[in-house]
Amino acid sequence: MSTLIELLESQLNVDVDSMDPNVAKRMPFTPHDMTSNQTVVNRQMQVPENRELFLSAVNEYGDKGWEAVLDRISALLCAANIDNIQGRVLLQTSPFHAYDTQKVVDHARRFATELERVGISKDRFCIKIPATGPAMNAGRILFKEGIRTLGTSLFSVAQAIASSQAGCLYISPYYNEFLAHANHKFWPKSDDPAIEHTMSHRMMQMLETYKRLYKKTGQEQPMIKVASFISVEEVMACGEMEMHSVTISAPVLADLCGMPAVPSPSTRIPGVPKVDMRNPYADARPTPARLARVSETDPLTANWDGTLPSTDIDYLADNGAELTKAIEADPTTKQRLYDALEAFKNEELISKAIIEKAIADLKG
Ligand SMILES: O=C(CO)[C@@H](O)[C@H](O)[C@H](O)[C@H](O)COP(=O)(O)O
Repeated sequence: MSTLIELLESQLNVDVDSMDPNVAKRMPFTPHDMTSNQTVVNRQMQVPENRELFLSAVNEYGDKGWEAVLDRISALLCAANIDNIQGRVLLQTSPFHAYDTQKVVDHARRFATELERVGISKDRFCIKIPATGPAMNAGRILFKEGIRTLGTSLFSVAQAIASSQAGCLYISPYYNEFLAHANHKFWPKSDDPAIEHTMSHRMMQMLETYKRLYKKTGQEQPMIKVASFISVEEVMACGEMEMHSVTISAPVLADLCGMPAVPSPSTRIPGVPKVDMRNPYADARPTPARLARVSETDPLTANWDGTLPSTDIDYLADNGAELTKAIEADPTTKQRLYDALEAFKNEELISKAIIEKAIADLKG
């Protein structure tokens, strides 16, 4: 074992948060999943190497409108990388549909059709849906159709419980809020994020809640795929926290691939070998002693009284009314979810403008 990325892969599943095939190919092992979002698709469809792919989608689907073209491009970008990963490709439904169950279902079905058209079957893809009340209801419908989902833009235990009730395969808590990437004033930078990062507390609460739910019901729970990293220390902390997977952007991956796996204060080595991902909750271990108290506090809730959301609440009933209520009552989640959706909307609008121009050029 020579680098931090290899050490990490022994503790959890490493994924790429990039559609660039070179990112996956540069890794010293085959990454598990490939995640994406509106930013990632927008960036990747514009690189010169994908000009032909882009124009072929415009030619073929231009008459159906920009959304159909974007879905087609997204599927083609997945097809271009499927052989470089061992798990699933993930596409995210439009942020504009976040509060409309039927629109999320329809978009996920369109993605499924496009992915199957390029030869990617249901066991090789997963659809990202935002963890809102209406979108989680879509998750439940899609689950019955064999389309697996990931609850994303997720910042709270209530959203995590709702994702379990929806039958999500994964959830993606964002370690850092969206704004922190561009403005480090929003980044709780730390050399020991597992203990000190403000989001670690909620992530440990999510994992412990799922472990309890598994014990109580015997039903598999969503696996936790942590996203939105800024530092190497945050990624390595997930190994110690026994998260199931991490999806890492190209720059942070490059750092991890270049760092030797030697103990240092900011990378708490060794962690523990990964659980059996075929049955992760049956194989779950107790919380490591050093982190035993992390879930007992929540710095993101002012004057938290120590009570976790009840797993007996039906968060999906009545169009997700209880989840909507829980998000409203939690200013951190409300703000971060809003910021993430707005950022993704912005990116989608950029893609829309580019595609519409290409359609007009073609007709012109
Ligand atoms: O949620 C997942 C994976 O499930 C991620 O793709 C997640 O969207 C991203 O890590 C964050 O949104 C940060 O994205 P970016 O600004 O680095 O493109």
